[in-house]
Amino acid sequence: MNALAVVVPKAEAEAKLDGLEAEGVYDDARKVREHDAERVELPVLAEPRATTFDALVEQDDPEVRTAGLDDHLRERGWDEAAIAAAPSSWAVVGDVVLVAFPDGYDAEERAAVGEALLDLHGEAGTVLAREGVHGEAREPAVSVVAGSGDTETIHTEHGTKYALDLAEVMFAPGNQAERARMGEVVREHERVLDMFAGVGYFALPMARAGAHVVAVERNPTAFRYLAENAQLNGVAERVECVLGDCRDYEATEAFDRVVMGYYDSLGGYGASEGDAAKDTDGDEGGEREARGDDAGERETRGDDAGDGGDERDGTGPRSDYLAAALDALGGSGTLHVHTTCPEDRFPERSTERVRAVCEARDVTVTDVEARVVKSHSEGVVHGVLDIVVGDG
Ligand SMILES: C[S@@+](CC[C@H](N)C(=O)[O-])C[C@H]1O[C@@H](n2cnc3c(N)ncnc32)[C@H](O)[C@@H]1O
Repeated sequence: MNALAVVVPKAEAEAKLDGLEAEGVYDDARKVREHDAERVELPVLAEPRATTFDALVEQDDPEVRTAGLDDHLRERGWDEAAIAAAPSSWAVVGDVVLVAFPDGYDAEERAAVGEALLDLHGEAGTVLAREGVHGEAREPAVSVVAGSGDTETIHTEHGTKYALDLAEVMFAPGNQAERARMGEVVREHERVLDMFAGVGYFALPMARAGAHVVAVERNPTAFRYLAENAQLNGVAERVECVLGDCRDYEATEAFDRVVMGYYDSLGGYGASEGDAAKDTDGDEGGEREARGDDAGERETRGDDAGDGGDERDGTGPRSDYLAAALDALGGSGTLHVHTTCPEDRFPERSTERVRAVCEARDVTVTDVEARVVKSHSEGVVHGVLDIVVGDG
């Protein structure tokens, strides 16, 4: 007989698996799978002698388990403790693997994990260690740990192609669903202003859906990729790329929708340099304080600091992005405002801020919908507010 499995209660599966491994009969080349609502099938090489089970079954269509990073590290002679301490998640962007290493990981360990990741993802050519994102230009700090070292790639997601250099511009893998959503919420022929366009994260799916997008980006490197990506996706005639500060952009016609894909646009939870490794997705730098109240936030915009305004009454330094967005809508339309916020205060705190600015400018908020994009760091979420103002 082959493809044997023992049926055990789900609640005991972990302990049973340890027992089977200790007996040397656990078959790790096959997947554990559900037997019924309460029980799972643990694959075995032979009938266990010491570990008890509900039933011994022969699987007709066993599922082969594909090797994981742990298998590749085991093959390299790593012990179980070292394997357990290895990174448990990473992102594949085009043919580059991005991975964050735990503190204290030395160069040799990084290189070994990097090589193992290249074995795991045969299509990848370079493994980069991510060390956060810095400054307003959102420049990533990365270092090559394995492979050719080529950091320029083309990443395809929901049919949208993003050419970019991961050593030069950021890409947040965790924002994938939100990038796709922007392509779904927009209607054909809508006029969209993307105030923080980057390489076209949101502008491209929206233009592919038929919208006309003005995409403003002030980092020249990101801007170069933005323009290239508009061509690459065949939407150059629907994307007007503008190099510069979005607050200086003067709309000649009102927009239907404005995207604000930058945390600091709402006085977020510290999209600033430093502490970057704490950010679970590495896209916006780390927060200064994982929790606590507003006092934990610090001014991060040197150019706007110290004008004496209060960000919550609509006159302060961080309200000007929102003010520019509201002006671009000309009194009615939809805003998509990204922000970071302690999870127990989201969306109330972020919504309050937007309402205060709208109120100060006599703009009517018709509807607010909030969603969490991802976890930003411990206790802090990256959220997005869809705000309808005026008659939409
Ligand atoms: C964090 S990235 C956007 C990330 C995106 N949300 C994603 O899905 O990955 C923000 C971009 O805004 C740009 N930026 C920051 N301040 C800006 C400003 N005042 N005007 C125009 N672009 C700006 C940065 O250079 C950067 O490319």
